[in-house]
Amino acid sequence: MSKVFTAEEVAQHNTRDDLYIIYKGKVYDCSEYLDEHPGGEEVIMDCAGTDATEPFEDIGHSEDAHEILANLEVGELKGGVAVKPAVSAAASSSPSENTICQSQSTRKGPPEYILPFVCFQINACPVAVLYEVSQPPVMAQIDPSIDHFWAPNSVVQCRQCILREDAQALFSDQLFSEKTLLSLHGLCGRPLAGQILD
Ligand code: HEM
Repeated sequence: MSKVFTAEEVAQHNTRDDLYIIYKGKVYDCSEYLDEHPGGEEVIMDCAGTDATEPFEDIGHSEDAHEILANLEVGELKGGVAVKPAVSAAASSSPSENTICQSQSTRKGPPEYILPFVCFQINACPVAVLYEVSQPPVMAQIDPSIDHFWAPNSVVQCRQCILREDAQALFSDQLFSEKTLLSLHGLCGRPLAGQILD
């Protein structure tokens, strides 16, 4: 079974000789690869101990690059993300550091918008993942002061954060092709700024 790391553990591997990165919920030891990287070591150093999913994807790395990466795998990230309870009412009554807080949206409205959601916090970044049956998911940054959310979309997640593994399955490439402002609201009525991310 592959080794499971917390984000905090990964973050400790942040030196040139001991350098881990996270890519899509898995953990990779890049220390030996730095010298060989065609893009130079600096760019990987910049991601040391962190989630490099976005920078890695942004480059449009080749199949070969993905294969090299696969060979560097040392384990996976606990829960797919670093989890802490978010600043939600549901979360505040509960859990310990590493608990994902699951809750049922209390919003009254069309049934298709009443969704189970998961809130958690990654690198001090509150995240809500909302599931909806038929709509494509989106990613959005959320206002940490809002307790509950509803959205006309399936997934709301901060762009800095990697996806929960179960949320990942809901995503497809086209969703990231343009930046579009979303209009989301907290249950309290406050607006929730969000963007579809590319
Ligand atoms: C261990 C992780 C990584 C591996 C195995 C890897 C592998 C590669 C490979 C094989 C190439 C040659 C082009 C290609 O085949 O796509 C490449 C190019 C490149 N990589 Fe990475 N890469 C890694 C991480 C990163 C990260 C985190 C960045 C951050 C920005 C990055 C930035 C670049 C850039 C800018 C180039 C282009 C170099 C050029 O065309 O001059 N790489 N990488």
